[in-house]
Amino acid sequence: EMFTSMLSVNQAVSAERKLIDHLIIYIEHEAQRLEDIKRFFSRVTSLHDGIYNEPSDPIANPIAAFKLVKRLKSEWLNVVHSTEAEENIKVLREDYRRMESSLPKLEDLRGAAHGLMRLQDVYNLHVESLVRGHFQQISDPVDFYKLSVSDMLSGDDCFLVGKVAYDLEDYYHSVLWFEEAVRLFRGTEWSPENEGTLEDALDHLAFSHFKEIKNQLKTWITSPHRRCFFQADLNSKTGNISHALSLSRELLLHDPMNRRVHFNVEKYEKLLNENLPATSSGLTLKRPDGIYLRTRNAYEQLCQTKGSQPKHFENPSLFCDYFTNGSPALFLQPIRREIISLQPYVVLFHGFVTQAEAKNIRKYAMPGLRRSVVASGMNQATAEYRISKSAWLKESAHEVVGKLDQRITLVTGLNVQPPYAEYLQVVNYGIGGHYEPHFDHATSDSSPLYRLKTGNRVATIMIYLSPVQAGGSTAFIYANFSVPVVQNAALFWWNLHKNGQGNVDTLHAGCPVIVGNKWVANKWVHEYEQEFRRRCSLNPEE
Ligand SMILES: O=C(O)CCC(=O)C(=O)O
Ligand SMILES: [Fe+2]
Repeated sequence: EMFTSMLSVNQAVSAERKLIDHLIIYIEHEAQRLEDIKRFFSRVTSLHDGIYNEPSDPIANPIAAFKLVKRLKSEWLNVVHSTEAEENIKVLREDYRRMESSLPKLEDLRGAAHGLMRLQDVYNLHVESLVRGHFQQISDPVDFYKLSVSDMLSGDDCFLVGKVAYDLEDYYHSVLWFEEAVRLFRGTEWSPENEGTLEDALDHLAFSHFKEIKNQLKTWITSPHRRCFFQADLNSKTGNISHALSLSRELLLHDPMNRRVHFNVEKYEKLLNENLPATSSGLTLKRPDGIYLRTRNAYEQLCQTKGSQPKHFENPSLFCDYFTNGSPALFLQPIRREIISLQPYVVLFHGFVTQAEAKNIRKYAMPGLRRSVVASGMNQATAEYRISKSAWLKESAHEVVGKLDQRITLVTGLNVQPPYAEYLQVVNYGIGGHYEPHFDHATSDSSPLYRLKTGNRVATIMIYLSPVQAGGSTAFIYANFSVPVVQNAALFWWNLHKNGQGNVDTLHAGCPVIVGNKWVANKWVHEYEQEFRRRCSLNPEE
C-alpha cells in the first residue's frame, strides 16, 4: 500500500537505485558477452575476406583444413548454444526477485493511476496539459502551479492509466487517457520497457468509444481484452461509432490480419449506415459518478477555491488577534489566532508548533505509519475515500508530544489527558491523497469512537506538520469555505453543539494533494471531563 503515503513512495527511490546497480552489472556482462562474440565474428570474417578469397584452393594445407572443420563442428556450436545470455538475465531476475518486497505492487500502480485521475476530476484538470507536466484547469489554460522540475508522461504511462479505468469499465477516463496514449505512441519508437503498443492503445480506445455509444444498438462487438462477444448496452446514452471505426481502421493498417478487428469494423460500418444521423454526431463524455457523494460538486468547488471566505476586513467579526485564553503561561507569548468562521466556530492558530517540533513528530510517527482506516459500522476499515497512512503517538512516549498536549490545553482550555482525548494521530497523505467529506464525531451509537467510554468527539485540533505546494486544503462543505495548508498552524473547531448534538456544519474534507508531501496531526478531544471547560446549553444553535 505504498501509494497511500508519500513517505513510502519516497522510500521507493532507494529501491530503484539498487535496481540501477544491478542493471549496470547486467549491462556490463552482456556488453562483454557481445564483445566476445564480435571477436569471433571478426576472426572468421577476416578469414573469408582474406585467404579464403584466394582464387586457387584456400584450404590447401591440413592445418587450415583442421581449423575449418573444428570451427564448424565445435566453435560455432559453442557460440550458438551459449547459455551466457540466460545466465546473465537469470542473475538480474534473481536480484529483482529478492527486492520485490520493497517494490510497489499492482495495487500501488492502480492506486497511483487513481490518484492521477482523482486530481484530474477534483481540480478539473486538462489531461493533455497534465501529460506535459502542467497543472491547468480545463476552463483556464494558465498553469495554477508550476513544477520546478517538470516530468512528462509517455504514451505507455497514459496507456496504463487508461487501462486501469478500462478494467473498471470506466470508459470516460479510459477514452481521455487512451487518446493521449495513441497521440504519444504515434510519434515514438517501440521500447522494451513498454507495456502497450500503438495497436493496443488504438484497440482499447476504439472499444472505449464504442462503449460510450449514444443510440440503441442491437449488435455484438468483441472487446480486446475479453476476446469474446459483447452485447452493446442498449441504454447507453453517449458514444461515437465513427471514432471507433476510424481507430479500428488505423489499427488494421498495423495489424491487417486481426480478424477480431475486421469483424468490429464491419459491425461499426453497418451500425453507422443504420443509425447515421445520431451516432456520427459529436460526443460529450460524461464523468461516471464513481462512489456516490451528494456533496461532490460543493466539495470539488471548495478544493479549487476558498469558497465564501471573506476578503480582508469585509467581516469585522472575523479577525486576527494575539490570544492568551486567560492563561498566564501565554501572556508573554500569546498565540496568533485567526478566526475563520463563527458558525461553525473554526479558528486557525498560527505558529502552533515550531519547525523542529513538526519535524520530530513526523520522525517519531514514521515507523508506526499504517494505512488509515475509517469507521465502518461497529468496526474500522480502509476506504477509497481516505487515502493516507497514519500512526498514533502517546504523550508519554516522546517529550514533544506531551508538550503539545500541554499547549493544546493552554490554548483551548480542554482536558486532553487520556482517556478524555485520543492519542495524537499523525497522518501522511499519498498520491492524490485525500479524505472525502466526513464528520470527525460519531453519527451512530455503535461507532467504534465510543470504545474509550468518554463520549463523542467534542473538538478537533488539526496541526499542519508540513507545507504543501498545491492542493490539500481543508474544506468545510456546508459552511462553504476552505482553508489552505498553513505550515505549523493548528486548525481548531467544535464538532458538537453545546447540547451535545453533532454540528452538521462541521462536515469537512482533506482535498487531494496535488504537489507536496502533506502531513497533519489530529487531536480529538472527547466530551467527558470538559463539562466545566465548555458549558452545556440547550440552545441548538450554540
Ligand atoms: O487533512 C485534512 O485537511 C483533513 C483531515 C481530516 O479531516 C481528518 O483527518 O479527520
Ligand atoms: Fe476530519
